[in-house]
Amino acid sequence: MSVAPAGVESDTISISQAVKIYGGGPSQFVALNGVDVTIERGQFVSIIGPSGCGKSTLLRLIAGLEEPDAGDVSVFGVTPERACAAKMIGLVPQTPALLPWLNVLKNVSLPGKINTGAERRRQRIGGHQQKSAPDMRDLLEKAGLADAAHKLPAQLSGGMQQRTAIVRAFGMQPDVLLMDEPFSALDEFTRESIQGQLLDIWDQMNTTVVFVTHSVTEAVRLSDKVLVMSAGPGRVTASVDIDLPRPRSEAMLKTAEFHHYEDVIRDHLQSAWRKSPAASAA
Ligand SMILES: Nc1ncnc2c1ncn2[C@@H]1O[C@H](COP(=O)(O)OP(=O)(O)OP(=O)(O)O)[C@@H](O)[C@H]1O
Repeated sequence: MSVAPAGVESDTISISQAVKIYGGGPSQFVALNGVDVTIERGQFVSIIGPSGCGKSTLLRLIAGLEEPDAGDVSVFGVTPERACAAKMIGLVPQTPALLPWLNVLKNVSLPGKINTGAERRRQRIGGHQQKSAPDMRDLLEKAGLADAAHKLPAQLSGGMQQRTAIVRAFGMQPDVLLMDEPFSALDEFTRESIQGQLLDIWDQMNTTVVFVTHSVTEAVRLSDKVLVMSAGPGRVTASVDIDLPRPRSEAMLKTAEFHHYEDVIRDHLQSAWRKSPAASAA
């Protein structure tokens, strides 16, 4: 795998000609083929595409949870495995996975307290800038959780639990945060409000975010760039830069410029869907 030598700064996550194959023999399944992606440091990038096109697989390659069968993956100049060991990579899953016996403030503060060795490992990697620990109470306030700091997870709604998980992930100050459909279980209004809070925190923390979603509106509102994938095998078929001003309020969702970007992504999605095995079966 060709990555930048130790000590050499790279300001991109780069995936080059990645192939991922599951299984072998007649049941072999090519999940990704020839995937090229470049994500600049600090960008908010969403991945959207039909079910089964390989969005989560792509996230797992960046996270170092899977290795590509061919091609290269580099996270700011190092392998995903090294980035993972140095705690450069954070993950927000679909379900929040909070510790039920700890209150909200303790849930979000704990990882920073037990991962003290990670900062030393990060410093050994070129280009990593030392950051001072964020004020977790301030992040909780930005997420609308100031009054919930002393509540246990069981006393929170699903949306509040997911916001807690997001604060916890940003609080660990990863170089890149991978978010796999974190709002899929939430109703539309809760979702819109959490998107705004996520953007406020992202704006403060300057974290690179790679965000998987099925929602066109969500992708347009959050992102600097939207990658559209198609299935059979999974590949990136379009990359759309979202040139809308920030901050992106809920009022912006009703503007003509916003609808224009939604239409562009929907057109790409439709052509991606027509190329997918699901379309041939329909
Ligand atoms: N461990 C595995 N073994 C075999 N096949 C797998 C494995 N993981 C994923 N796949 C297959 O690879 C393809 C891509 O899966 P992936 O979960 O990445 O898709 P996705 O785009 O995230 O789907 P969804 O939108 O439904 O969550 C799917 O067809 C899936 O069945």
